[in-house]
Amino acid sequence: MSISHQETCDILLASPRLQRFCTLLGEPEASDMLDRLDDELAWQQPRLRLYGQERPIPRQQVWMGDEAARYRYSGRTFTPEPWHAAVVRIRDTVIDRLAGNGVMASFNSVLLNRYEDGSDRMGWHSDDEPELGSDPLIAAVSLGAERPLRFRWKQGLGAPFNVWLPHDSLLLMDRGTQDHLQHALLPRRIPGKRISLTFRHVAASGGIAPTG
Ligand SMILES: O=C(O)CCC(=O)C(=O)O
Ligand SMILES: [Fe+2]
Repeated sequence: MSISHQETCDILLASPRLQRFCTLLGEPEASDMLDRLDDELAWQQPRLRLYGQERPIPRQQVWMGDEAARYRYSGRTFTPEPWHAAVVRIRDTVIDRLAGNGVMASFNSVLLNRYEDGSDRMGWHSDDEPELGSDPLIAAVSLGAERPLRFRWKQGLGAPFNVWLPHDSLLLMDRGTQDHLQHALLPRRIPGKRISLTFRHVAASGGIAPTG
C-alpha cells in the first residue's frame, strides 16, 4: 500500500487546533532541502541581552520574507532577507497542503532556525507579538533530527505535552494556539542537526520579539 501524500498524521488538539502532517515534501526532496538550506543561507547567531547578560542565542537563525514584512528590534528596523527559491518552494507546498485540508493561509515571512544538535534550543514563548495580528496562524516545518516541541498551557488548563516533529513534518498551530499555549524546543541528548521554518504573516512595519 502506498502512503498518500495528503496523509494527515494527527490532530493533536481540536481547540485550539494543533495538527501535524507527517510527510510534507517527500524524499529525496526533504533531505535535499535540509542540505541546501544548511549550505546556502546566511545563518546568523545574534547576541541577546537576557537577565542582564549579553550572550549569543543558542541556535542560528535567518529572517526571510517580503520587504514590507520589516521588524523592529532594539530600536532598529530590520528588513528580512529576500526569499530563497528553496524556501519559496517549501512555503508554497505548505500553503497547498493546508488548503487541501480546508485551512486558507498566506505567509509573508518566515523565521528559519538551525539547531546544530540537541544542545541548541529555543526558550518558552508564544508567537503573539502584536504585529502578528490578533490571532496568528503559524505553520512550522521540520527538517533533520526529530525533536519534541514542548507545549504548556498559559492558564494551567492541562498538563504540558510533547509534540515530536519528525524530518519532513509540518505542524499547524492554528488561530488560538498562541493565546492559550506556550512552546519551547528544550535541550535534549539528541544528536544531529535540525532546521525548522516557522511561517508567519507580519503586518506591514511589524515587529518580532526575540526569544532566548
Ligand atoms: O524549531 C521549532 O520547531 C520551533 C521554532 C519556534 O518556536 C519559532 O520559530 O517561533
Ligand atoms: Fe515559536
